[in-house]
Amino acid sequence: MGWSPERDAPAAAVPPLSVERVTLRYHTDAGVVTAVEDVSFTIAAGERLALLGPSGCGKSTLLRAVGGFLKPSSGEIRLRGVPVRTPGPDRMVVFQEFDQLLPWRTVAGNIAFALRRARRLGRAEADARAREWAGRVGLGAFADAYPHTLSGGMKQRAAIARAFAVQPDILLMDEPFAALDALSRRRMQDELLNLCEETGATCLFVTHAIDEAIHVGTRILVLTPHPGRVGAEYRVSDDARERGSAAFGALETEIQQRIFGTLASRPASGREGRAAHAPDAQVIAHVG
Ligand SMILES: Nc1ncnc2c1ncn2[C@@H]1O[C@H](COP(=O)(O)OP(=O)(O)OP(=O)(O)O)[C@@H](O)[C@H]1O
Repeated sequence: MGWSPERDAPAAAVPPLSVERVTLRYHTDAGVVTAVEDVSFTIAAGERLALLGPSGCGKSTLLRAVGGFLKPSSGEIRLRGVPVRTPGPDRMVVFQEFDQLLPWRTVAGNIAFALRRARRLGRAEADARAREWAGRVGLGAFADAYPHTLSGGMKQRAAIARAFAVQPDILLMDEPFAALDALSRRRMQDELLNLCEETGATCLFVTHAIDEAIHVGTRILVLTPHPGRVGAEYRVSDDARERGSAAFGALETEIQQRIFGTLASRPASGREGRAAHAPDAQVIAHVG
């Protein structure tokens, strides 16, 4: 038998996620809507790819397709080399909406339920791990609370704990903090970053906020306006991840310019007048 690159490649060389020339269309009564066109990217183990772009460019559609909720019109999405056909516990999704927990189960009950189904754990072990994860996201005292008694931020914490607890191949996050107030949002971004760094999780993170993409992502893929195509890709250095740093501001400006085509004035940040092109933005590709 001859050597086959796919069969004989070491497992580590197969990326957790590859999106290959994917086009996604909706068929509606009014006609066909092309949401995403000919998009390709891969995510390596431990990477956090932020999908960034204006409203309607197809970020959520792409995330839903990776989740297995939507079939590509053309192209292929592979998880560890295997084509995605259906949703599965190897991809845990955190949505923007606050109603994603099972309302009839407590915080620990929600996490334990996912663990029992996805990891086939017994009741006692699932419950112990669920309580541990509730504690890790600051909900230790609320492990026995029902979702309707929690704030929006607490519900998102519980959903994040549930997703991490299952240890999926990839975490899919669709603007999980978009409905939070600015302070909670910032705190949750920091907490998510810490969890990702502690666990080495691989993430695909959808956002329309440039600062969030830079703070949370290790790479950023900027999609063009409708239909979404890859417009540019950036690698985020550790320096740039630090809010308020020169590298952060430079990358933010670079991406703003890329998206809006002009420098936005930022009187509140005190960063106006910064160089138009960021020397340390580590641009991987400018397309189009
Ligand atoms: N169920 C659907 N049926 C028909 N068209 C849809 C459907 N969902 C999304 N679309 C269309 O697909 C395109 C991409 O939508 P999508 O929600 O993926 O964009 P997005 O970048 O996530 O936007 P936002 O940042 O506002 O959430 C839009 O033109 C939208 O109108």
